[in-house]
This record gives sequence, structure tokens and C-alpha cells, in this order.
Amino acid sequence: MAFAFMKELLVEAKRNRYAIGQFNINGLQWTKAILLAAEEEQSPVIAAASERMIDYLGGYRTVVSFVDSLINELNIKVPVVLHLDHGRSVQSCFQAIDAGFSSVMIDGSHLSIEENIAMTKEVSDYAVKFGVSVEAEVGTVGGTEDGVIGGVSYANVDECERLVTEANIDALAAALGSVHGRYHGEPKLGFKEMEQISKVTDIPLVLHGASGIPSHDLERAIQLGHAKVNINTECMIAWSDQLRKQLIKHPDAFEPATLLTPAIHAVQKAVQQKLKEFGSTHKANLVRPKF
Ligand SMILES: O=C(O)C[C@@H](O)[C@H](O)C(=O)COP(=O)(O)O
Ligand SMILES: [Zn+2]
Repeated sequence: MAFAFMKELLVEAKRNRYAIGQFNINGLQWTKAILLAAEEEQSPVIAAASERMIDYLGGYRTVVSFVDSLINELNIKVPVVLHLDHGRSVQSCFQAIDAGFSSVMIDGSHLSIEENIAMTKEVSDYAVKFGVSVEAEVGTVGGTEDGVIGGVSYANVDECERLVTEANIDALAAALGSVHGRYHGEPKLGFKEMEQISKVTDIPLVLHGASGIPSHDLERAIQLGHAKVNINTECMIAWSDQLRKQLIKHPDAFEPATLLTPAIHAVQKAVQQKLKEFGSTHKANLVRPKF
């Protein structure tokens, strides 16, 4: 398997004040767009499959094999992490690790901090045996998580510190005002809390719900310790806008490649734009660890 370790990439990114982009996989062609974008920008990248999408994508092993095959067939040389996003249970994280993912997120943010720590620790105790990185979450990112509409609730600093020290994680997703999906109004990130959590925990932070956050806020979040930034909605909007245009332009077309190729190119363009914003272009050579 040719996947990179997430932990080392994030540590290096944090040290040099840039972030690694996580882009969600919404199919094989979509993955190709993410990989080609990263190679074009000479940037490390995190390709992520959300647990809610695993069945749609054909299962854990299918995801591992098509991402791995694309890396080889397309001759992708930049570091690529294959990450399970928003893993809902210990069992699903184990399944992803067993299938060959190089990184997992266990999302116990809806549980009490004791339950969240216990569940996360079970995953990190297992993951460490395989060199797999672990991300965990405290607080609630607003918007739609797993189809459930939720409000923003800021992460508690003491809980963040406990999760990091007691569950031995590699990256922390601390809810700090970002929202999954489209923003209604201006995003209001808690920069004061961000600074405090970053200082206390001293590990790379992860920004979920980063679509729609203005560049200057993203830049500030990266300077304050975010080394992983998650984007899905912006790519999905780029894809669907382009697909709609194509359907209108070619009302009689029915071949998938004709209808979908421009939309996939739009995803690649969106990913490249984000990699530039995150400052990770031309950083592929800094760390090249392989899983
Ligand atoms: O949509 C998913 O299943 C994945 C997202 O939750 C991802 O983890 C993320 O945070 C991206 O947020 P978005 O850019 O607001 O879609
Ligand atoms: Zn998320």
C-alpha cells in the first residue's frame, strides 16, 4: 500500500505554519480529481471517506483498492493519506484499519467526555500497532453532521486536554464555531479559544466545516495551530454547478463521460485552489513517509 502517515505530515505542517487539505471522496472519478490536483500542486493531500459514505462507495476494502490503484496508475508521487472521516464506532475504525486505511477519525463528540475518551482510547490502542494515525473530536461542529442538523457548541479546553493526554491521539478536531455545509451568514470562529486550546494541547488541530470560511480566517486558524483543514461542500458545489450547466448545454447527451467530465475538472480546480490557500503547494518533498 502506498499511503502516507498522517501524523508526520501534520506535525511538519504545524511546524511550518501551513495545513494539509482533507478532501472527501465522492466516487472514483472524484478521487482521481483530488489526486491529480495534489500532484499538480506538488502538495501532500488527505483523501477521506466519511463513514456515512462507505456503503455508497462499495465498502472499506473497495475504497482502499481503488485509491491505491489510482495512485499507482496515475503515477502519483506526492504523499497521500487515506483517512476514515467521522468514524461513528470503534468497530468501524477497526474495519478501516484492517482494510488498509492509514488514518482514522473516531467521532465521539456527541458522548460524555468520559465515554468519548474511552472509545477514542480503544481506537488509538489498536491503531498504534499498525502505525495508523488517530483524530478525535470535542464539541459540536454546527450544521449537518451525519444528516443531523446541530448548533455550534464550542469545545471545552479541559476536555480537549483530557482527550489528548488520556486517549493518545495525533490530531484534535475542536469545535470552534465552524459549520458543516453552507454557512448562513458569516462564520464566527472563536480565535481566542483556538489559541488557548492549541497552547494547552500542543498537537495539530483539525478544522471541520471549512467550506465557505474566508481566506483571512483560514490563514489565522492555520497560524493558530490548525494543520488539517476539511473541505467537502465547496467541491460538491463546484461539481453540481458544472453538471447543471452541462445538462443545460447538452440536453440530448446521455453518456456519463460527456456529462460528468467537466464537473470532475471543476472539482480538481477547486481542490487546487484550496491547496494554494492552505499553503501546502510544493511541500510534497518535506515528508515522504509511506505506510
Ligand atoms: O460531509 C462529510 O461527511 C464530511 C465532512 O463532515 C468533513 O469532515 C468536513 O468537515 C467538511 O466540511 P464542509 O466543507 O463544510 O462540507
Ligand atoms: Zn467534518
